[in-house]
Amino acid sequence: MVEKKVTVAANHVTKRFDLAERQSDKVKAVFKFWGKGIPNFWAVKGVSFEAHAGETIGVIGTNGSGKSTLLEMVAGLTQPTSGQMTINGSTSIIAIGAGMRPQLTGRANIRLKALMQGMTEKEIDEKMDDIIEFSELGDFIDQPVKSYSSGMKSKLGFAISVYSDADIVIIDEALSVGDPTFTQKSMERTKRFKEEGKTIFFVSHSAAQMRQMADRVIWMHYGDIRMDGPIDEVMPEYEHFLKRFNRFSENERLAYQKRYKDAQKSFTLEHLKQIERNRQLLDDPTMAMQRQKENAHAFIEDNEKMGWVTRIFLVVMIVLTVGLINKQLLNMSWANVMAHPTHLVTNFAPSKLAQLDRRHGRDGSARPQEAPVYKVAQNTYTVQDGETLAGISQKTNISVEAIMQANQLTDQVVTPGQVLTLPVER
Ligand SMILES: Nc1ncnc2c1ncn2[C@@H]1O[C@H](COP(=O)(O)OP(=O)(O)OP(=O)(O)O)[C@@H](O)[C@H]1O
Repeated sequence: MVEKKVTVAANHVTKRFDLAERQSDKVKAVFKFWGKGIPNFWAVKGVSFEAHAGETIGVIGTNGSGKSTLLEMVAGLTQPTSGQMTINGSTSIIAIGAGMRPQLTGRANIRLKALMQGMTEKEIDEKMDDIIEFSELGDFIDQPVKSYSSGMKSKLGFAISVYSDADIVIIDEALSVGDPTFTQKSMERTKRFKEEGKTIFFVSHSAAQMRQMADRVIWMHYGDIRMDGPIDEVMPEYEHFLKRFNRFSENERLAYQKRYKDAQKSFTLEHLKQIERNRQLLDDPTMAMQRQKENAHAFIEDNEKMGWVTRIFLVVMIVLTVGLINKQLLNMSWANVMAHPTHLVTNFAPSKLAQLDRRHGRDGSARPQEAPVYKVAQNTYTVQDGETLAGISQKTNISVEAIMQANQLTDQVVTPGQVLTLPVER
């Protein structure tokens, strides 16, 4: 198989923004001893990938995950803070209003942007009518761009890019604002770019558009590449994540975002070196995709509520444990447990323990006896074959008088199967 030409190579690319609100903060930061320095925010935290001619790469991720920042570096609009972004070819970025001069007319913007993308005046004159026709802006083409809706700006940007013949085309959410007919026309045109061997980066929050356009997907997550692979592998993982993420309560979502944003603030290039050292140690190309999937799951599981299966399992374990402890405390035989399983719960032993605890000091010594007062509790006891009231009294540590009082017995005769109410000392 012929290897396709590498058009974009990102090697540990980072982008840091400083969050200084005032100019004076920046001046202070020059003299570090004066303040804490400028707070940093790492919108991109050391990403690496290669893009090839003829590839359409979808870039997905929640708001603020770093898609636009990354693609602005691909387009050459901004430079990485560290790492290398190698671009082999001319680029054209279509984002809503990107690179437009609002006070100039649509026509003047076409000329300006086309010149910036390397077209000659003659080429621009030849293509001007086609660009205007593609943009569907009609007479509005001679109005200032500041009067355009976002859909109109997107149409203009798309039309310029269609005719700019760049090798690398970046479409950053530009198709999310146009009307459906224009969007479909633009998507058809973009597919033709692909056949012409261009590299296309495509950002969209629409899964349907992504499936129609992209064959490979990069999932950005708070400045990192969470997954990079065939659309059939990455999209289901991303959608699975979104489903869980959207089920978070408002507080859970805020806490989740804060955790990742804090990591973006405290990130350093030393972290990146350490991560890279670890990655090299673990590197095994055949396992790479599997590991990405595991990471994606681990991070989701880590942040979601406990699963239902786990919850049910825990509840069953707790009930069993309490039941078994209770069985021991109540001296119930297994036959008795099988015959009256509910007694494990209804004859709840802690009340009995409390009773024992009150009768004896903490060291086990007998307390001076006070006149006992009994209250009737819900605890019951089923008389077994051959048992006497005295035996039951001994077994339950409740006096014969108290049991008789609670059950309004006139004598001490009990019969097997008789259910006795067990009083608890107050
Ligand atoms: N100039 C800047 N100064 C400070 N922070 C910035 C700057 N530009 C972007 N950011 C921050 O970098 C992060 C990434 O922003 P970016 O626009 O790349 O995200 P995105 O994935 O494209 O989001 P969206 O889907 O909302 O367009 C965000 O948290 C954003 O607030």
